[in-house]
Amino acid sequence: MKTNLALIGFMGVGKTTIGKVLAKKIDMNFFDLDYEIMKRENMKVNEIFKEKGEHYFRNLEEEIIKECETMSNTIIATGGGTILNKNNLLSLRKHANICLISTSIDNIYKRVMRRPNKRPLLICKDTYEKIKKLLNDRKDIYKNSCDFEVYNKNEDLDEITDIIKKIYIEEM
Ligand SMILES: Nc1ncnc2c1ncn2[C@@H]1O[C@H](COP(=O)(O)OP(=O)(O)O)[C@@H](O)[C@H]1O
Ligand SMILES: O=C(O)C1=C[C@@H](OP(=O)(O)O)[C@@H](O)[C@H](O)C1
Ligand SMILES: [Mg+2]
Repeated sequence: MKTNLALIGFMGVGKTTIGKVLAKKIDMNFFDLDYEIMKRENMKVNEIFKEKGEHYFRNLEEEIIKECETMSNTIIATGGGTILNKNNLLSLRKHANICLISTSIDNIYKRVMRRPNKRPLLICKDTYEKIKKLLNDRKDIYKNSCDFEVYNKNEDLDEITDIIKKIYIEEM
């Protein structure tokens, strides 16, 4: 039986923020992949990319995703690139229902620009265009990887977590 819930989706859609609130609401543990990587390396994600390279980061990501197979009753907030690696998706599928969080490009842009140096893949001259391109490359993979999708359009975290809770508890 699948006892975990994995949150997937593009950078800035709200996986980390929603995961934390939802876990409290439905009495589950919360595990954030990026946070775990930062803790282990004692470095921020952008520092790891810069000093050790994306390949190093992706290897760590895969290693930790494997470790998640022993978890239960946990909401796992993935990074936006996690499930692009087929091994990661197959691993998550063994023990977690998968919820895709999506929102508009404008919302993503607004949200990631609150912390413009946090996401190494979006540090460039034209972040809006980069989001558009990456999202276009990835959108089908996200859609094909999830059990259900929710749209995080507004500012009300209580509302969006209620929506996920309802689908997760009643339909999964
Ligand atoms: N429903 C929402 N309304 C307003 N801001 C939100 C909402 N969901 C997320 N955010 C904000 O968007 C930013 C990115 O959210 P985050 O949880 O880090 O996204 P992700 O983990 O998917 O990259 C944060 O500043 C967060 O507070
Ligand atoms: O989409 C991606 O490839 C990435 C998303 C980030 O996580 P968030 O989706 O939580 O921003 C983080 O893992 C890293 O910057 C790479
Ligand atoms: Mg996150």
